Amino acid sequence: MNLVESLLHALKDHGAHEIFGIPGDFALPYFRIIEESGILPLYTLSHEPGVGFAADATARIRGGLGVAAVTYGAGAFNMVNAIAAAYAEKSPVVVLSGGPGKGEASSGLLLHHQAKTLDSQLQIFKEITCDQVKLDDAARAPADIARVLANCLRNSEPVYIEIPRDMVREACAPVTREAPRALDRDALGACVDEILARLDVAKSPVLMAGVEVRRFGLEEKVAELSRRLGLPVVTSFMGRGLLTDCDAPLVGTYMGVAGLPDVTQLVEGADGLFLLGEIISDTNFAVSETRIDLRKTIQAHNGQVTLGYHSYANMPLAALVDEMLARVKNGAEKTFPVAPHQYPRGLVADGETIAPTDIAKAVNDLFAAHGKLPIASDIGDCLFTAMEIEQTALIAPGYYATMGFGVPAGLGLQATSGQRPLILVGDGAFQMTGWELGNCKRYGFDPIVLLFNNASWEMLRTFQPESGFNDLGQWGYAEMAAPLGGDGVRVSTRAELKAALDKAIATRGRFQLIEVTIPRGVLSTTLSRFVAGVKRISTK
Ligand SMILES: Cc1ncc(Cc2csc(CCOP(=O)(O)OP(=O)(O)O)c2C)c(N)n1
Ligand SMILES: [Mg+2]
Repeated sequence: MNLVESLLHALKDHGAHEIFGIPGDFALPYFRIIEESGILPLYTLSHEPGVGFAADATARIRGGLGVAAVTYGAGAFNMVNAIAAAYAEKSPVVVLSGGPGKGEASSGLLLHHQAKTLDSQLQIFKEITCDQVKLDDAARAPADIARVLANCLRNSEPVYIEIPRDMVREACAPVTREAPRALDRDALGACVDEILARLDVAKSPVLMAGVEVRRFGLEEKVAELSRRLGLPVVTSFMGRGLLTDCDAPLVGTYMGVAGLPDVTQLVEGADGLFLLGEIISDTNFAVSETRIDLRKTIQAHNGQVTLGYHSYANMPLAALVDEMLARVKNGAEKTFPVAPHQYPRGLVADGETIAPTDIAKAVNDLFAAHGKLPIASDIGDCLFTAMEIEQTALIAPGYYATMGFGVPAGLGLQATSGQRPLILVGDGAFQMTGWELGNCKRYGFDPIVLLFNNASWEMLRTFQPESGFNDLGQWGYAEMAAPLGGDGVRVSTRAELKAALDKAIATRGRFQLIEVTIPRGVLSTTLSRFVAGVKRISTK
């Protein structure tokens, strides 16, 4: 077996299902082995940001590893933002990059694609990955690969593997998975006892499930734990879509001043807020109506548990949840009012113009009639609108908040799960990576794309209305669809929107682009509340 085959088998063994990539001359040798070996399917896209977002999406929606394969220099540097997003949002993406061989590295010439030094790329990726290796020694390679992939899964963070192009066919032993790390069972027991004791005395405890619950495959167990403890469950903005298909007492999404008042009250009034796998970020907590005293919360994330002013280190989330389930056998006497939220339905299909909340109603009506679709959303008002759509699997950069995620993430979602996605994207973000839809035809992907066209960077305009540079003009997105291999339609009334969705859901095999014209300054209910809330808080 050669070095790349050994690496590909290891990737598959650690939970990779496919590779997204764009080659270059430093990468052609290892791409050739990917294609010849067929160990993992290869999907090429058109721009490396899309490669990174698609690979990230596969890890988010299915678990396991996402794999993004690029060439050295121009390719890898082009993908830095997407990998930074994966790092910030705890997504286990493996970056594979071709690299210069030993001979050329010592030629004394500056190499094409070289930035500062030949190691600049490795140094830059050290900032957005949890482990890295350059495979320049075939004898060491199996152990190095085992360590890097184990860290990728253990931390649920990206890792970087550079493959010198003169090493790809070197004979290499198979990779043996690293043994799981030992746990301090006494510390784990003490930690769980302390958590349970705090929850037991709390009059209004609440469990907030964060993205790590999905990343470590714990949604069913956390749903069971919440039922046994009798805890109402909420998710953060970033955690929207978690526990959707589990039997959990899911109250809704906490968004502080921008969210549903009953959910906000439940969370901010809790005297035992249990943050399980949650990222303590501004998008999740900075819009609190009343400041949440994080010192009074129980925080379990990044492999440690913090209660008040002390922490337990080396507390993997999976081990913590298992130990809690082992100690909490039966359902609690406590019952909590879990009022399921009624999401807007019943779009009036008339000649009125379309507001984002009308889109949510139309989607909820579609889900009621045809079943739910998983959603890949970009950021912008489309993501705030998603908060008004029925709970369904949702992937979106809700914390790192990069544009460009939506369309490639939808392609990654369909590639790895086989499910048809609903993609929500604003016109600004579509201008960045919407072009990737041109790859659907080759792979048989047929997402339904709702393009929120307000001809504006509207999120920015809400905070700085006086700036003219937020105007984007009309590009004619609907007309672009057919040459790209899909069907496109522009809708400006609610009746046209309903008809377009009915046609899209009935059409398979081609992507369906619905360009929704939204009048200038018309925001979703959620974004309007967010903007008003942020302005109110900032003037306190
Ligand atoms: C890669 C990147 N570059 C710039 C920015 C900064 C930004 C945040 S929101 C926004 C406007 C989004 O416009 P869009 O039309 O997509 O959506 P909407 O506001 O609903 O009209 C920008 C430019 C971010 N977040 N990511
Ligand atoms: Mg816009």
